[in-house]
Amino acid sequence: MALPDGSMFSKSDVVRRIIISGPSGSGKTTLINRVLQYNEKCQLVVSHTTRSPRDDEIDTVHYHFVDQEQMKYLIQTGEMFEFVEFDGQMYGTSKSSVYDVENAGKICIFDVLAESALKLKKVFGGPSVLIFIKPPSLEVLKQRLLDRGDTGNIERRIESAKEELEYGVAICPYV
Ligand SMILES: Nc1ncnc2c1ncn2[C@@H]1O[C@H](COP(=O)(O)OP(=O)(O)OP(=O)(O)O)[C@@H](O)[C@H]1O
Repeated sequence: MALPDGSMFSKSDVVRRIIISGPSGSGKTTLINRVLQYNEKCQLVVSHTTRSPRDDEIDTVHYHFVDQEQMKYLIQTGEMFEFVEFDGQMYGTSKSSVYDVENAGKICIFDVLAESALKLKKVFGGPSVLIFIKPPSLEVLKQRLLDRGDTGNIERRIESAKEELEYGVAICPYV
């Protein structure tokens, strides 16, 4: 197909992946929920995690909740595109979670740490968009985690947030 400026545009130029990252409490899950609510072309790629489900979380909808053994097995059998350890738990993106979205003809939305965002972009190649959500400050971030009664270790999450900010600003330098 020809664009108005005469250049050619093919199906492979269409963005099929939007990779959203940011520290815990930055608001990325809220943002993603809004995107999913208003745009039926987008679908969340459901991650696997070894952490326990929270009260409002549903297995296979918010995460695939697995134990350490299952996670190790998926990693060893090459079923994961990427995985990381965060707050003492494992998180990862399985190939089948991505293919489920792609086979449904939807745009993949990823909710991952910045390190994983870059890994995914490299694994997939081709067009994808990286979005980094930068919180107003670490103090605000800490207050949000406290206000929502986060179950994880808050100090450890804030330490991770510092690294996450450095990483995120490096991969998305215009935030
Ligand atoms: N497959 C994955 N690969 C890398 N990071 C992931 C993956 N899945 C989830 N994460 C990230 O792990 C972090 C912890 O997620 P978790 O759901 O435990 O906490 P959260 O505080 O509710 O996260 P948030 O506030 O960002 O929604 C989040 O930053 C999330 O984006």
